[in-house]
Amino acid sequence: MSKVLVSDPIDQAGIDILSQVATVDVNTGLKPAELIEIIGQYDALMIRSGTRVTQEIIEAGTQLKIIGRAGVGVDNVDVPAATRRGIVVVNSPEGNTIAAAEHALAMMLSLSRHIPDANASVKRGEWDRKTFVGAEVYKKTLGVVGLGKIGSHVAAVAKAMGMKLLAYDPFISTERAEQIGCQLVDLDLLMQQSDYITLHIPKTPETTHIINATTLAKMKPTARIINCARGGIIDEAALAAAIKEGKIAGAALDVFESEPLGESDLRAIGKDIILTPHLGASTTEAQVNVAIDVAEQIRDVLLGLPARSAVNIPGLGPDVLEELKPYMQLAETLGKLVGQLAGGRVELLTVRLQGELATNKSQPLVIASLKGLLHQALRERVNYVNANIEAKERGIRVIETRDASARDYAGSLRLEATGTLGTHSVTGALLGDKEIHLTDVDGFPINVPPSKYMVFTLHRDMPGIIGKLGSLLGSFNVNIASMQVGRKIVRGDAVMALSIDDPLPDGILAEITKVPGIRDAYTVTL
Ligand SMILES: NC(=O)c1ccc[n+]([C@@H]2O[C@H](COP(=O)([O-])OP(=O)(O)OC[C@H]3O[C@@H](n4cnc5c(N)ncnc54)[C@H](O)[C@@H]3O)[C@@H](O)[C@H]2O)c1
Ligand SMILES: O=C(O)CC[C@@H](O)C(=O)O
Repeated sequence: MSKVLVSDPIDQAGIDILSQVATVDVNTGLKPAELIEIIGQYDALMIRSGTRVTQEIIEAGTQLKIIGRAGVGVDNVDVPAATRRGIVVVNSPEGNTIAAAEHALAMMLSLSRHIPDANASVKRGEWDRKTFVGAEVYKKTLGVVGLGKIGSHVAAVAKAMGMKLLAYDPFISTERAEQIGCQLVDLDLLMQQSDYITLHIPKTPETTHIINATTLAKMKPTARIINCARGGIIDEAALAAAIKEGKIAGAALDVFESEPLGESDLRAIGKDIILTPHLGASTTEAQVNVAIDVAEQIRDVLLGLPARSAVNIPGLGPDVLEELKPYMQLAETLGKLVGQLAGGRVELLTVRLQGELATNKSQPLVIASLKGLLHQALRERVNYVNANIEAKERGIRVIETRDASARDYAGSLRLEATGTLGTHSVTGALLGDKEIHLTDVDGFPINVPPSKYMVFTLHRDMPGIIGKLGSLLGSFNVNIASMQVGRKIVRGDAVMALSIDDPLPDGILAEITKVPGIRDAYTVTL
């Protein structure tokens, strides 16, 4: 049975799902060294934001197949290191959207009305109504930085509260922003004109300290800023200084450059700052959503099924993947075949989607072709996650082409590999939507289902050659299961495809090429 380690607190609903297929160990609060020591026994790791999955941990996780992040941000996982090792990383892109958006809105209102400090003063026995005079958000301008899932929900609710909306997001269209009721502007204008600014962007090299002393200086002295996205997007030292110097009116932060928040100037600021300990996703509903979402994906991957929200393999819905699966098997088989025909080091792979297939997404088929192509060199180490990276690291260039006019089969796939030993091509199609057939090898039409062990020859089409090859193989006790010749003209060049029952014993390939008329011979294992 598989083993799953849950290293941060997750809802029981997730544990119940994992327990259907695996032994589940819940072991939270581990130090990095402790995690490194035990991770080698586990097939899957499920985390929230508390566990930092470094390259060292990934390398120690020799059995790991999947890392599941019960939440959105995967910035606590070294995704490139996982990808190189062929480990799927999945998250829950939507499970806590509403929770995080509502936390940002709660922060905005709490900040405007000084609710945390007013509450604390009443609890201390005071009745101070002067200190806590607030401001209304109605008719004020909210600047939303990042108009994705959370930013859009915040915008929709703020609009209903009568706020005017500006948004900065270089990756969305003006039309999309207008649909949500936002005017798309550049960051400078948003900083200058907003009364409230709320951040909903991922932490990337581009967004790290995107809010700094310079951008803060553009804000109105009455404006407030809210960060429920990621620590490090705001330069905390510059923010503390801006509030203390009265350059801005206040801030509310749920996330910090370093968590848990240690020594910080932010703590010393009174009622103009609200700090919460990364609570954006901490609602009962969100925790059930993300736990189920991620546990289901871990269960599926451990059962050999695709994950629906993998961050390091093509994002295809389960229905699309289901439809493409037979073609992915075709692509992988053709990749294995063309790689072995090409031999040596392949430098260029051309993937051509033909007929009906030409309208399909090519990326999964390219990845499956590369997985097949690299199988000879990497065996089980190559998978859908790392095939692209492994190919890039080996300097294999990939060209994708489409030919919707190809009509021989409803849909077919042609792979051409060029390497240090020459160029070879293979084409295949699905018969009856499922059965893989090779339909062309090196430009010669054939129609054979691939088998585990095969021999291909390039020869001159002439009387007696098939018999001679048959006797030669027979003399070495090789049993031929099927044989077919593909030729373009009678007595011209031809290709022979033989399925054999066992691997071709060593040394026989050289004997085959000695048969008069046979120019080249290849043995492949699929
Ligand atoms: N506090 C919490 O507990 C909590 C909970 C959930 C999510 N989050 C965080 O909230 C953030 C947003 O999550 P989401 O689900 O809305 O993500 P999302 O991917 O749906 O939206 C992110 C948006 O940011 C935009 N963006 C990316 N780079 C940008 C840049 N340089 N400048 C401006 N915009 C940029 C993208 O175009 C996208 O529209 C993430 O950082 C996530 O980790 C925090
Ligand atoms: O695990 C958490 O509670 C935080 C999750 C949140 O930061 C996320 O990115 O989804």
